[in-house]
Amino acid sequence: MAYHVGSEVGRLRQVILHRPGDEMTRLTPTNKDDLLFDDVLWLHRAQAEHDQFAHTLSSRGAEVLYLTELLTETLAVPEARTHVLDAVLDPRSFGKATADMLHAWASGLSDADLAGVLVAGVTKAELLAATDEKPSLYLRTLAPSSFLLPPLPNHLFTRDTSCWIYDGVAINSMRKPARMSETVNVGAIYRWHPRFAGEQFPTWADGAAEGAATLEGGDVLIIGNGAVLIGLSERTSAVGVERVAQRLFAAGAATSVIAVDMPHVRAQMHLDTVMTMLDPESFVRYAGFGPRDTLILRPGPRGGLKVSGHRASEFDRVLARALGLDAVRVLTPPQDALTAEREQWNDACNVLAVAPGVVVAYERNVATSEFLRGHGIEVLEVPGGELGRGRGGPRCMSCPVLRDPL
Ligand SMILES: NC(=[NH2+])NCCC[C@H](N)C(=O)O
Repeated sequence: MAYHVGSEVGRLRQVILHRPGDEMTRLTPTNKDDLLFDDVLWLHRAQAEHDQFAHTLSSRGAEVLYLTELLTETLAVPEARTHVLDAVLDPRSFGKATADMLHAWASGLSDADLAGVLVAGVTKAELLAATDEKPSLYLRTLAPSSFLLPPLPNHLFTRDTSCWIYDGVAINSMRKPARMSETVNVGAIYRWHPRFAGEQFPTWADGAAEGAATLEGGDVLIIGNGAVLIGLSERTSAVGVERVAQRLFAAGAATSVIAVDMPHVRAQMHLDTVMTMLDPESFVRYAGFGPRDTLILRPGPRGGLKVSGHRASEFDRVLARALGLDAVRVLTPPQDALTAEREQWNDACNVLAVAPGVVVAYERNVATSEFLRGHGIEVLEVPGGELGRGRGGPRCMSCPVLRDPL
């Protein structure tokens, strides 16, 4: 089966999700900010909410693939296991003595247990309880609850670490240290999991930390017609956009990349926190985001890039032209500024289309959903009281790998 995501709205057929697990029980008031969460969450309820989200997608015809299962099956491949352990147990982080000890312990774990550790992390106390070896000098200096491997609670947001763009995947270089190790897990899945290893597909980014070149999937909208819209945000850099554009153009996979200037603020960390697509010509957009300046990249001479700048006032025309339409429909709920800001914070604009005109949204964003329904959009509601504490909605929590063509 070939993987392909040619739009934001074609019927969703296959999607990678991550059901929250033990990594969430690592969040504390002290570490939550570094881990990019705004609160600690109640795991049991978060799982129930997530199960409802997954059920909503599968009831509409999407096959749900779980990251933990994919990772477990990937670790059964000896080469993958070695690669992942070498990447995360780098002696430069702990010194050789501790790295050797971690290595000896991790190598004895089952695939499922190792997958669990790679996502939930491990503390000094847990390591010492599981081995007879004497602690290294480094270990002796740490508090029992110090993380040797950090937890990765943001795996919940499978959208960001990798994203399919037309017939290839970008395995992303993440901007924030708290998310960088996610790329090791996800990169291994695409390289070694039997589901992907047998397939030929290009990679638009291959996960290596590449200095200034960062890209996160929440910034990438596959708007269709050979165009890709990418937020120049707190997370995605101009160099990251150039790199992905270069590769897309070289492969003939896209004909234009539109970079959108974004404010660098947490509430709008990715483009999909302020606008997402509803059908082939409609977007929902946050009132406080408004039209923005854009820079359009097109293939240039000798494999280079041509860049043209467009003022904010042309934003909607730029989108329409890229899509080959006379106009796009932008739905911005008429709300007072306070309601708009509160709903945006809780991901009102972060909807996930399961088919053209059918989107999944958090139930709490009553005003936005009412407004979308009034414009003929079918809104499938899911609870998000706990899930939303990580600042991500249905689109952030999904990595589509296959959508039907429009
Ligand atoms: N596509 C998105 N908007 N993802 C939201 C990611 C939220 C996550 N806590 C982070 O800060 O990275």
